[in-house]
Amino acid sequence: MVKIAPSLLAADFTRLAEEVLKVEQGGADLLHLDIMDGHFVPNLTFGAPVVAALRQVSKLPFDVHLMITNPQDHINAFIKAGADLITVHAETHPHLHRLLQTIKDQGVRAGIALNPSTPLVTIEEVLPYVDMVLLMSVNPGFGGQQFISTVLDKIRRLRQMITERNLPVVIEVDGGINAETAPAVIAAGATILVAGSAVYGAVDAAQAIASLKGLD
Ligand SMILES: O=C(CO)[C@H](O)[C@H](O)COP(=O)(O)O
Ligand SMILES: [Fe+2]
Repeated sequence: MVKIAPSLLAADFTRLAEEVLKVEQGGADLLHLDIMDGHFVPNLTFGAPVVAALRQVSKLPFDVHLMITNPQDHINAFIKAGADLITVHAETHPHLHRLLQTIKDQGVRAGIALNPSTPLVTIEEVLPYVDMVLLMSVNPGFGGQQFISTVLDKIRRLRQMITERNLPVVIEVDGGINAETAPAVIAAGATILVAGSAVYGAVDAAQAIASLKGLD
């Protein structure tokens, strides 16, 4: 069964706690938290204090997507804030193995993310050390963008790499996921779908989550 991770980026920022509880009660499996630094991506969002505050109100696993340069300087703050899964971008660090180990040594699951234009070969050597690969299906930085359909083939190739090597790695896809794009993403081999606007932009978040899971 596919898991849905609503992205808080599309929530009403004046009512964050309520917005988290809305998706938690609506059947979300994880909460996706987009951390942007205005450097790796051309936008700024929020940091560890906001994650720590939301940790007080939610039991959902926190899926922290770090879109920041120098992720090594901030990992501990997000672990302390209550992250269950921390994903770093392969494009941000020359020593990915060390970075992933820093996360895992502290008992937190580690993910690695790739921009749409970054080839899968970049992560071939670290695949045994990750719990999740996040394939971006938009250029990171903003919600509400259009799904880049060539990522479907990338998902299929990644699924094949994981299967051939018999690794316990899950595939998450992030960007432009909605009821129209989700079925092809699932068919290609993704098991976690991030959805910002499709969930928070819907009149009924629970119904939107069910629809992404193909349950409606
Ligand atoms: O990482 C992200 C952007 O960089 C977001 O998670 C993503 O864009 C979700 O928003 P939407 O579902 O509206 O595309
Ligand atoms: Fe994200």
